[in-house]
Amino acid sequence: MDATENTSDKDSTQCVKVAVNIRPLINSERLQGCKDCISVIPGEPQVQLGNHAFTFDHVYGSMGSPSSAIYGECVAPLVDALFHGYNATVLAYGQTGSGKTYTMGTSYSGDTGNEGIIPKVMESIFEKVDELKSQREFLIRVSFIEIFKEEVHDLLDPSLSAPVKADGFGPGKILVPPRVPIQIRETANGGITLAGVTEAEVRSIDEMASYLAQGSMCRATGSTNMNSESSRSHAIFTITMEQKRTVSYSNGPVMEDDGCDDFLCAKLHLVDLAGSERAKRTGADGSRFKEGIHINKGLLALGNVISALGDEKKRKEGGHVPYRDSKLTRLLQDSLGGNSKTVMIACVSPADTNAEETLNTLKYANRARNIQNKAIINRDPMVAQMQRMRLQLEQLQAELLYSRGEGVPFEELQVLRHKISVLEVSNTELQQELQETRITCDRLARNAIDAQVEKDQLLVKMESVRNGKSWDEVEDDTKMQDFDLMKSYVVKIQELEGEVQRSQSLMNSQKLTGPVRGGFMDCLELEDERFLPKDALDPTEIPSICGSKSSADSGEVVEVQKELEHSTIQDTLGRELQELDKRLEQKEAEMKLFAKADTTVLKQHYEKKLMELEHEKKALMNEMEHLRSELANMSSASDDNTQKLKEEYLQKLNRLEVQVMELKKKQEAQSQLLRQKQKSDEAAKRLQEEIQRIKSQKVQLQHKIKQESEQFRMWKASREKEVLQLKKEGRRNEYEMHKLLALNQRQKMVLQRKTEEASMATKRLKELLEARKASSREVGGGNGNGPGAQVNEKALRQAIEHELEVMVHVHEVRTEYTRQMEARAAMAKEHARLEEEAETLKQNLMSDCPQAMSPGARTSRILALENMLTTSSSTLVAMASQLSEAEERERVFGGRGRWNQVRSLGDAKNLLNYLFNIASSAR
Ligand SMILES: Nc1ncnc2c1ncn2[C@@H]1O[C@H](COP(=O)(O)OP(=O)(O)OP(=O)(O)O)[C@@H](O)[C@H]1O
Repeated sequence: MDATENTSDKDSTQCVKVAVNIRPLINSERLQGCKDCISVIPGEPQVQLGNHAFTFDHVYGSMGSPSSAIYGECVAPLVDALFHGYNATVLAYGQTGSGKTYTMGTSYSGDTGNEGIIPKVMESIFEKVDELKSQREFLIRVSFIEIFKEEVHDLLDPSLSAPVKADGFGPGKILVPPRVPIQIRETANGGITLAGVTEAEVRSIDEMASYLAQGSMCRATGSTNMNSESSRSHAIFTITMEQKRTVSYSNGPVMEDDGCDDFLCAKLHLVDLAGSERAKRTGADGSRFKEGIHINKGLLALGNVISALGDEKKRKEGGHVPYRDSKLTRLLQDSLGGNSKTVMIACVSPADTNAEETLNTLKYANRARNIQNKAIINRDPMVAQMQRMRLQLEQLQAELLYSRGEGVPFEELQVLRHKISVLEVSNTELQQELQETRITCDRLARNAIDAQVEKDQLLVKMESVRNGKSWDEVEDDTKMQDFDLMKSYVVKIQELEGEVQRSQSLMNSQKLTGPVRGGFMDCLELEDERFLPKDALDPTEIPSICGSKSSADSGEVVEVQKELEHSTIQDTLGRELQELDKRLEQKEAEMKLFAKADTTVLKQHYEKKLMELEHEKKALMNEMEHLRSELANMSSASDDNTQKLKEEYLQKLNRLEVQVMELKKKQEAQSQLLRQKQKSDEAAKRLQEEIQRIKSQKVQLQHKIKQESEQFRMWKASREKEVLQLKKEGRRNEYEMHKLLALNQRQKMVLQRKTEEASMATKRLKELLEARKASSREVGGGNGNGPGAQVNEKALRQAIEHELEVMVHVHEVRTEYTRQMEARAAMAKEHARLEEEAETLKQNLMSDCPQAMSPGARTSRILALENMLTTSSSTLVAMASQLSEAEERERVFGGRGRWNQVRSLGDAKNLLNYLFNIASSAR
């Protein structure tokens, strides 16, 4: 491959290369006594046929370069290109029996050696793969299809094991299962694919060869007068190669021709066309005749495509190329005028009997040289495709918005998109910050609770000390369990306060927003407002970013918006659920704490203590009462002893009063504790209720998430269905458009023709008028049907008569020519037979039965035979000269016989014009 092709994709426009392969005369042609009618200019890629000379890129055979050089000069560069990621095509074209299958090697059976291009391609591909496998990974696939009667068939279809004859029967008339035609599909970027064709992965040359042999066996062939093994279908053997770099540039060995791609995918098409044929010469009838019609139709379409692409003027004008006229041309669209490096091999027979067909083949081949292809390196198709589609989507979205008159031009949209992405980044950062702040807050809140508990504990201790307890007693009373209990109370109280606040704000917001927003969402939002970033994207705001709400009602925007909305809702709901789980866990942990504290035991303890205190108090009161009554009894007596006793009683009474006071205080403290206990019981109950409520919220939320997902799934499915429908419609519209375009093209052509005809008619009319004027001047002013018009008519009649005469003559000459050809073939056969007989006789005479005849008879027999041989030889010579005379006559009259050249309506028109011209010149 040359450097330009390797380094740049841009300047890769290349003409189709054309080589001519002239095969030697084959036995049947020799038997018919055919002569070589093509000559090759020595050292030049030029061929001459009669008066026609053509120059090609290469000429092989009949003294040009040897046919064995075709692979090295024409095909090897394409195999190299395949390894560089270029698509390539080798196309064998030509008349039936001209050697296409032989040249391509498509009748490969595995045991015929390496004749033909395809076996050589396989060999060199696997040699190269072996060389490169340390640096690249290869995936090679092959497919083999044929186009038979305008239907594409998979030759590697596993259900086709028996060889297929064109009449649908295998050898021995085994019925072959009906073959399902393959559908041609067009990809979004205009590429052509075959739906469901077998693409077999191959790892070795043997595997590839076995697929080639399998497909060759299944190909439709049949016998005709011109080729006993005539291919009745166009066959395409395709090698697809994907390669991936496995060695990096920095440390891997550098390849001599290394490109810079990590992934390449290219195809090599090897095409063996069915040959063009004339039913009269092939002797085709019945189904063979119908096949011939299909073959010629496909080749005619190919010829039209080559003409359209090869005509420089039309190409520059960007004229229509009728690729769609046949399956063959559709499949070869990329190879002719597309993304492929293409070599066309025009196969021709040198036999003079095929001169006319050979001339046609050479003409087409010459035209094909003007076809320009633009091959590009095929990089990762998926990535490239995705990139293209993404760009297309963005562009279409922007165009859609703009075309709806929403007034947001594409550039502005891009700016807005950029802004959104910047905002999203800052949003993520803020969310992270928020999370960190929340963690710090939680830690601080825990510290505050601890401090609060410690403060309360100290207060209790101080109170106890103030009530006359010693510090040790106070310390003993304050146990760790109390501390934990108090802490849980404080936490609980704070939470309850928080919940009350939230409930209040919920009520307030419901009053504010009313019933428009769903109660469920509100409830969730408000409960978790602190977890939602303030700047989170509100799905209902998206339309205002991309345009207006109404503009987002359809198309891609709606879809994007809906998906965003769905994911936002799902995120929010997910977060809600997580939060509920967290809270539930927390509440349950608290409940466990309550359970641990064994509240009933504690309550019983307090109540018992209260009772004891009450008893103690009562006992002390009784004692005091008793002392008082004794004191009253004593107050009447006034002796010293009584006085002393009285004082003792009074002291005792005072002590008892103090004790009673203390007991009262203790009782008060105990009853306070009991009240606190009751409060905490109530809190636990509330906690239990709260847990229940959270659980039911959770169930509700899960249900909602499920419902929302289901709704979204349904919406998505209907959307996809809609898109599919639209795509289908799009394809239909595109097809309609193509049809209309073709119709339009045809109408244009008709119009152009009509215009030409009209102008021609006007011109003729003018000429006639002038002639009439002139003749009327000549005759001194006679009427319009005068001698001038008669002269014109006469000239026209004469010209037509002349043409008819020529036609008849040409027909006679052609018939004579064909008859003489047949006679020549018969004579050649007879001559061969006589020679054989003479030889046998001579041998008999010499050895086997010398006594069978008398010497005289023997001599006269030999003389007679020699006479016959001489007569036969001279007849042959005479016939050869007659034949060349006939050929000459045919050439001469054929050249003059203009009707004979009429191939189309245009030709007929030209002839008519020619006749009119004769008529006017006769005037
Ligand atoms: N270069 C060649 N040297 C010798 N024989 C050849 C050569 N090319 C073709 N032939 C012989 O010519 C005959 C016809 O060839 P082949 O079947 O390849 O023609 P074809 O163009 O494929 O015909 P069709 O279009 O009918 O299938 C075969 O017998 C083949 O062996």
